[in-house]
Amino acid sequence: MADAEDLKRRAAARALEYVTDGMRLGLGTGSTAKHFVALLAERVAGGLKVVGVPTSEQTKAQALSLGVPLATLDEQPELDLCIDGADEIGPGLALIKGGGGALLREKIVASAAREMIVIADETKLVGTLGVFPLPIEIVTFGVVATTRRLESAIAAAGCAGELRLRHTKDGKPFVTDQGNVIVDAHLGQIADPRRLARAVEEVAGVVEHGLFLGLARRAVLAGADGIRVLEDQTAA
Ligand SMILES: O=C(CO)[C@H](O)[C@H](O)COP(=O)(O)O
Repeated sequence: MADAEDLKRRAAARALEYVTDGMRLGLGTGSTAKHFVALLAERVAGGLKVVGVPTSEQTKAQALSLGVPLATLDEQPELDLCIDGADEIGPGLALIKGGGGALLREKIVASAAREMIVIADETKLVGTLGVFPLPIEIVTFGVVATTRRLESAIAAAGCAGELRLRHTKDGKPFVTDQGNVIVDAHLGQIADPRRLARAVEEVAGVVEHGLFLGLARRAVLAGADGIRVLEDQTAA
């Protein structure tokens, strides 16, 4: 039976079929996106011409080490395709992202792309979002006050749960590539993702959240029985 890494690699390999010569690509972050970048590098070594815009310092380092040509988003503000992983994939290809802490750059890069394809093993597909804690990136000024305001806003949006500041393994607050911190909202379920997104966005101090709504057009999901491609034509 295929293990999880093998499934992620298969999803990444299938998504590579959407990549054509000359494309400007958003390169996601995380273990599934890492497989995609490694496979893309093989194609680049074979002559494929693309330019990638990485969504994190981690992905940038990997792509550079493998010889994938890179640009900044300022150099390439319009992208053809963004390929990234997700923590949960819900109805309408609504996503929770940010488990790897890169949600802010991931959302900016995905928004700059004409199309986003999400790649994952099929365990990421859920009926209702929210078992995976929702990452919310906030500025370092006033973390306690912002977290309290977030708790109230989240409750008013019909969700309940605990908010926890994310820490690294050595006990320090996790700091994002943009110098912010992340609060993970352990909600269990998110009945109305749009309502929650609006409520979170209204809190001062919030930079971005991990709900990606209306962004992904396709999900390439790998499971024991093969690959499934889900499509949502309403995505931007
Ligand atoms: O949003 C992300 C990083 O911020 C990742 O795409 C998400 O956490 C999925 O990661 P993985 O492919 O390792 O399961």
